[in-house]
Parts: sequence; structure tokens; C-alpha cells
Amino acid sequence: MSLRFGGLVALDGVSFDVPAGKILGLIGPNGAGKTTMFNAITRLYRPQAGEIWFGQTNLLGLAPHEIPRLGIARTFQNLALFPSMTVRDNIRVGLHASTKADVFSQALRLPWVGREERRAEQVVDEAIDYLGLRAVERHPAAGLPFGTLKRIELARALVARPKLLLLDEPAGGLNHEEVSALGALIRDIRERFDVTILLVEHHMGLVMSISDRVVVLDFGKKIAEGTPDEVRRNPEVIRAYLGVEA
Ligand SMILES: Nc1ncnc2c1ncn2[C@@H]1O[C@H](COP(=O)(O)OP(=O)(O)OP(=O)(O)O)[C@@H](O)[C@H]1O
Repeated sequence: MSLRFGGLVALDGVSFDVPAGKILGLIGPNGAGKTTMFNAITRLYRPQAGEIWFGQTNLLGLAPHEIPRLGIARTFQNLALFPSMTVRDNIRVGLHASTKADVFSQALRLPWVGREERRAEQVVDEAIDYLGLRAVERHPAAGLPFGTLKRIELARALVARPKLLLLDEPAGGLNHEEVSALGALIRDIRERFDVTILLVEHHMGLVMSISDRVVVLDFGKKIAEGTPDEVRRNPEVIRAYLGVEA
């Protein structure tokens, strides 16, 4: 796909596949186009050229609100939580992608709505326990440590039971121990939820240790793609990161 902001080419004919059930790391220096790629996939931005396929569905034919229902969830580089809402309510927000109940069925309290609500609360409970958030579930999001906020965002994405999870810099702002724990958690999420993961991340240690494949962008172009080992040794990649000849 290609995507321009006025005269600035943010993505220039970038193409890659994310195989089902795999973790694909999307890396590149600042301004390379990584977040723009996420925003194009979730339909916040419209590329001027190209196609984005999710299985048999062309995402460019859909509106942004239809993306979560397809089974695509994301977390944000700068957390997007509601500060005054409790942790539990923030996580519940993720359910809207997967529940069927509309305003009218809810108002009439049709029997299936009650069943669906109980099931939904169970899914929220599972996510709270899985991400170790039980002690803070009634606490407003505001004021909680950064690492906790990141886990709340993950929980919110997971309750929608996504098939594809887009993680935008999940390690940003975390300390060394938190990053190692996050690596193990992302792998466990992939196994447990049978989810495909597209990971944008600056923390090389994390990307290289958990990704099956890595795609490297630089100034909107794909400059490399391969296994973590192949990418690490690629002269173009070394040049992009260090700004010198390899
Ligand atoms: N809404 C926008 N309007 C204009 N230019 C934008 C917009 N969003 C991004 N850009 C520009 O597009 C280019 C790619 O930005 P993008 O945020 O995708 O990079 P990135 O790889 O995610 O960088 P970082 O690692 O710093 O988050 C940059 O030059 C950026 O300034």
C-alpha cells in the first residue's frame, strides 16, 4: 500500500503478509511509517493505493467501526483508556466488538440478552485474572502504574477474542523486568487465544526474541523482511539504524 499526507509519503508501496498464528514484528526508525500502517489497517487512514486483505475480506471496503467485529483488535502507543472509569469498565469497552445485543433487545430484556451479558461478564473476569488485575478491578484507571495500564489495554483487546491483535509499542515506558515478562505474556497470548499478532516495537530485544518474522520499514519503504536472525544481519537494516555503512 501507499499512503501520503499531503506531499509526505508515509508508506511507499509497502507489501507483506502476516501468516495466521504467527507473530510478525514491524520495526523501523522513528517516522518510518509503522503507526501509519496500523492506522491504515484499522481504517483510520485510507491509503491512496493498494489493498489490505484480512482472510477473504478487503478491509478498504469497510468502515472503521466494522473492523473490530471482523476480529481485529489493537492497543495504542499512547494508551487510550478512560481515566475516570474503573479498570473493569475499561475492559468491558472491548466487548462491544463481539456482543450482539442492541439497544432495543437490551431494553426489552430478551432472554438471550441476559445470557449474553452473563457470558460477557465471565469473559471480563477471565481477562482480569489472566492479566493479574483482580486487585485493581474497581479502581479508576487514573493513577495506576504505567505497566498496569498497559495490561488493562491488553485485557480490553483480548475480551473481543480477536483473530488478529495489533500491538503498538507495548514495551514503551516499561522497565527491564516488565519487558521480559511482557515477552512471555505475548507468546502465551498467542498460544492461549490462538491469535495472530502484528507487533510494532522499538525494543529490539523484545522484537527479536518473540517474532517469527520481522519486517523493517525506513522512510515509508520496506527495506528488509525475514527471520529475526536474517534481519539482524541485514546491512540495509544496520545502515538504517546506525546511519552508517555496515
Ligand atoms: N496524521 C498525520 N498527518 C501528517 N503526517 C503524519 C501523520 N501521521 C504521521 N505522519 C508522518 O508520517 C510519517 C510516518 O509516521 P508514523 O507515525 O507512521 O511513523 P512511526 O514509524 O510509527 O514512528 P514512531 O516510531 O516515531 O512512532 C512521519 O513522517 C510522520 O510525521
